[in-house]
Amino acid sequence: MKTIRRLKLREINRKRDFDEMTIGTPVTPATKIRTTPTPTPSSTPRTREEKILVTVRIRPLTPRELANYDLFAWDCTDDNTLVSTNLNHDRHNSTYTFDRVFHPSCPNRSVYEQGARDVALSTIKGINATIFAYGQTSSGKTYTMKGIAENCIDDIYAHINNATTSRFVLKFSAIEIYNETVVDLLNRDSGALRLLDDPEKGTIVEKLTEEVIKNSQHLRRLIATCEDERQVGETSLNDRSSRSHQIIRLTIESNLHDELRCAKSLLASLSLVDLAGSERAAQTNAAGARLKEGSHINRSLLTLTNVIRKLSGGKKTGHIPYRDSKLTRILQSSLGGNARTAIICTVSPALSHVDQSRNTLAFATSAKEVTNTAQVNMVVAEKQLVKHLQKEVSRLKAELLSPEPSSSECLKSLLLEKEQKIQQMEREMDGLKRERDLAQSQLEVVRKLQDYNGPSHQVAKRLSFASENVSGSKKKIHRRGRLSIEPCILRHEIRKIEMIQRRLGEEANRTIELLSSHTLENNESIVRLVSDIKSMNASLKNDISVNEEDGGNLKEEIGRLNCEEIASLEEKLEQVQKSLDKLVSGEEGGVDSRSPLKNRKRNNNMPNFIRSPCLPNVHDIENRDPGTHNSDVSVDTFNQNQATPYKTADDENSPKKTTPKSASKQPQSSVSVKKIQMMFKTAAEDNIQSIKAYVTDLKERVAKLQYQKQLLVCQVLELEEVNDGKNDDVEEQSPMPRYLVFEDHRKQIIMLWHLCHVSIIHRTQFYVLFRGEAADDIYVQVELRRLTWLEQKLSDLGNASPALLGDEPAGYVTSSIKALKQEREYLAKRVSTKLSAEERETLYRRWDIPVEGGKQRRRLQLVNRLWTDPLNLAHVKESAEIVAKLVGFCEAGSAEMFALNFVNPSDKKSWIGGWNMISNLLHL
Ligand SMILES: Nc1ncnc2c1ncn2[C@@H]1O[C@H](COP(=O)(O)OP(=O)(O)OP(=O)(O)O)[C@@H](O)[C@H]1O
Repeated sequence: MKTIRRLKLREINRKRDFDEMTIGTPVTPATKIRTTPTPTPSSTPRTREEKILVTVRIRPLTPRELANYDLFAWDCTDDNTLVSTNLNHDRHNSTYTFDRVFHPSCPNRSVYEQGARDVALSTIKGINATIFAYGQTSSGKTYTMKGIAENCIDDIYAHINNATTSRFVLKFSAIEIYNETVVDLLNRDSGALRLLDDPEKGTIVEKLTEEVIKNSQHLRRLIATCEDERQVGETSLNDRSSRSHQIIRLTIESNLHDELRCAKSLLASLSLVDLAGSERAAQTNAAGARLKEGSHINRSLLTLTNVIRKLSGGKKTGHIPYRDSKLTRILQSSLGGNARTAIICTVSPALSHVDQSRNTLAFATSAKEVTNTAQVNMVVAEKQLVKHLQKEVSRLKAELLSPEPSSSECLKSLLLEKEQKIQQMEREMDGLKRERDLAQSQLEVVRKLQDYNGPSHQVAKRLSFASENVSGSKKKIHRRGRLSIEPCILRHEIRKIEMIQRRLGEEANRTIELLSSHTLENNESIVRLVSDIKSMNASLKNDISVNEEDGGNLKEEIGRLNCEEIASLEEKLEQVQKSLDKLVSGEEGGVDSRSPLKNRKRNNNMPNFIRSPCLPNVHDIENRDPGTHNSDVSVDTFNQNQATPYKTADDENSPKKTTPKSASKQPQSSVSVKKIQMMFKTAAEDNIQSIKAYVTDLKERVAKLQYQKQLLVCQVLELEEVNDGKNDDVEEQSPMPRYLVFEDHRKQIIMLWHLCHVSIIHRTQFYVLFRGEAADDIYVQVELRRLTWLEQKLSDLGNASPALLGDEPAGYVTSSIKALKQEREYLAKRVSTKLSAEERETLYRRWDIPVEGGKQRRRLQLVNRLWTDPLNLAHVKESAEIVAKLVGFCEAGSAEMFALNFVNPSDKKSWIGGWNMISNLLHL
């Protein structure tokens, strides 16, 4: 029982070992395929030792043996044990154990399954396999091997048909060793084949035919052919006795594709060996050829036995007589080498053959001690390998010379990604910087407010800026935490503006009266006017004291500012200004009928008398570069400048007053008269200029006041909204980065400018000046609120859009559009002087201004297109650049020119005329 258990364990272990065996260094079988064994780079070759599987099959008694009343000499006591039933042979070992013992009734299928299948199917896994039958003549070797081959074919093809990942190639070859001659059974005409020793492949048969098998039927036919071709002879023991050793070799190549896309194969061969049977001449009665055959058979079998015996003794390094026979040479790898081997020893049950059977069992006993070292044979086809290596070399060479496009693309995309990350971080940093600046500017503004209101004003000032939120596809703008100032500050502002308005109104009215009362027909009257204006200003109270007492609510307070008189004053001053212009330029009949100077007597000599070639017109003053424009031509300036009564003779030395060459040719008396005339003319000019500058300044102060009033209204309205809780929801909006807020507000402002027909000079100035700095926020806020309010007001009137204008549009829009038209005409005139011919042509081309129509028309066309597309930011930018160039703006202007209401309006800040046009729209 112990023996049986040991055999079973051995069988289990053998199976497990080969299931685990996957990789190894192959020894290529002897085939004509040129392959190169390649050790796999990723793993070490693994070799497992395994004993040869040895089974014994007892055939039934043949009819001949039965006829001779032969007896059974053996009994299969179990699957592994064979016991001799002949008690007369006690001196011999009567019990034999093998891996398996098949009793006489055991069919071929069982013999295959238990004695050969596992080994045979190793071939599919790349392991060489050999199955052979050994036994005396007529013991059933051929019968058994036929059964093995049949079943192998079925199993191998069943496996191939089920395989999905590999492609199999089967090749077939067959030899017989007859009288120590190797013959090709597929091509017997090739004669005796030589055996060659290949250092890698071992012993190979030269010029052996190898046929690729198409299918199982093909294989069966080939086997059948070989059977037919094999040397068979009749002996006394076997009618069809095999007189040769037959070796059928099935080479199975399974192609795989590894990760290098280099074709690799598992290559192994299955050798099915049907040996000729040992025989005793006495028994076979062989003579002649049969005797000779028997002699060769016995000799080769003897060598096989010797090899097995030696191998079974554990010797592998000593001399193993493989070369003593062709059979052992060819089977060398199967005997103690790189193969799995199964030997089925066939035994006749007849008592008459018991000695032969004992020899067979002795052989089997030795064989089961032989250890093989099977490996998985993985080969890479030489051509494919060379091709693959050549490709690799070329690729590496190319990579060395220049990076592959794919690598460069990869590098580029990485760089781009990094660049984008850097840009994003920069944007975030920018945002943070802006937030910081914003906080600083808020602090600064609050500080200014505190300074302005004085320490006694215990008021909390809160200043925050607009933000917006994008909700869904529709952009909804929320202004949150706008410039909210405490009511007491607003009240203070309103009352101060009220005082300034009163004082300014008085000054303007009295100035207009004075201008109306003076004829200005000579220099004397002009000087008198100047003097009167000066006295009038001196008599006016400059001290603006604000009543800080609590009054009514803010709406009532602001209502007091709604004074029609101040609005009409601005218009009156405009007329005065124009009249003065015409007086200076000497235009005939240019006095407006509504002008306060309409009662002035016309003096025909006046134009020639006071004409000045360098007199600036109103636009020159209004649109002068804010950095260089001296806008402080105010009451104070006027007061400081003495009116020029008469020029003295010393003035003749002034380099500015050069005498024309033609004058020297005049008689002396004439010269003196002309000189005196010139003196008067110059004096009159200066005085008129002073008056004009004063009126201009008055007008601007009125406009500024109007603007400040409007801002106050906005703030009061906003404060009311906050108090009413209308903005509560807005406060909950999450803040956006400030620079984004700025961009969005600027877009809104640009659109509102367009809708409200705001001066394009103002637009330009604002656009150029405020570029999103932290300090700009407050100005942007104010501008946005002012324009929003204005647009709302115009919308309410139904006149916000020119498309809605009827024949008699409301005055607001009409005057705005008219002012805008005048502004464009003014700018068109400057195109030829402020832009070079080249610049003009470039612009005409870019702005699609047709050549037809003449220069003047082209200039107007160009200007008419400026600031017309508020949604196109590139257009806006370019428009601003062109207008800035035309009017001579520079970025050095001060934001204070857009003075806010918490700056004392009486301060003499820079002020540009662009606001005048806006102020025309702000009639409260
Ligand atoms: N297990 C078996 N069951 C039935 N019949 C068998 C069995 N084994 C062998 N035979 C029969 O025994 C006879 C001899 O068998 P076989 O020719 O296979 O012997 P052999 O060992 O090949 O002989 P040789 O060495 O002379 O070629 C055949 O008629 C065969 O049909």
